[in-house]
Amino acid sequence: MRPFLIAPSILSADFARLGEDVDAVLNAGADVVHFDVMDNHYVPNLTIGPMVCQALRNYGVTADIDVHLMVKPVDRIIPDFAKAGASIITFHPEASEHVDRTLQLIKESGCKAGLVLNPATPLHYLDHVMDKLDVILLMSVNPGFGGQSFIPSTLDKLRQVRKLIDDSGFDIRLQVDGGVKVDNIAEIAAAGADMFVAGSAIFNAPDYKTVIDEMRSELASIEA
Ligand SMILES: O=C(CO)[C@@H](O)[C@H](O)COP(=O)(O)O
Ligand SMILES: [Fe+2]
Repeated sequence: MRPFLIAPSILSADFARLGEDVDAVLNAGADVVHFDVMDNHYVPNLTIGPMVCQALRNYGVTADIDVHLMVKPVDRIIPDFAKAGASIITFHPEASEHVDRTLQLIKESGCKAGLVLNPATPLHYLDHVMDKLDVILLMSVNPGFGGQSFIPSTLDKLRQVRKLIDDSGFDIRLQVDGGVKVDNIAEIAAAGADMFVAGSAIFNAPDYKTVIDEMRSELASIEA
């Protein structure tokens, strides 16, 4: 398996000083910036859009920005995020009329593409698009808010998707998002995840580096 990636969700960052907070979490050892986009339509919350992504790039953020779109419709915002510096764009298949077309649109925009499956979304959405995916994101909470508890049935789903990926032979990251903490990250990794989104666990901690180091030492027991 490839090296584990830790992707702090900036949903739990301090929006009043976002650039500094993103710098701080990257300097503390995070790999990727997870950028949650909510539209108060597909999910009951409203967050940030392409202008904020561009602002982070202008501020000097060079790490990959992983844009998790919780919006409906999906397609019209994709070119804007690509222009604003997104590296990865993931979306929920229920929010797209034409999943294959949306994946193509993301790739044509120059970004990596991924599908996000909610806790109750079946795996069959992956059936005919594995060759177009760079990332599969399994939600381990219902989307819309940070700070929720990890839904345990995600572990079994992760094991199933890990097998699908390994059997496919494609180079696809398996990301998990929601309720990821120091005390469950090893179990989540053992179930097959290799990219971990964590918002409240990192940004609500007094010291980001301590939490990220603790997560990495938990993950080291799985990598070994
Ligand atoms: O996409 C989402 C929520 O919809 C996430 O990215 C959350 O922001 C994760 O937050 P924590 O559960 O880690 O606090
Ligand atoms: Fe997210």
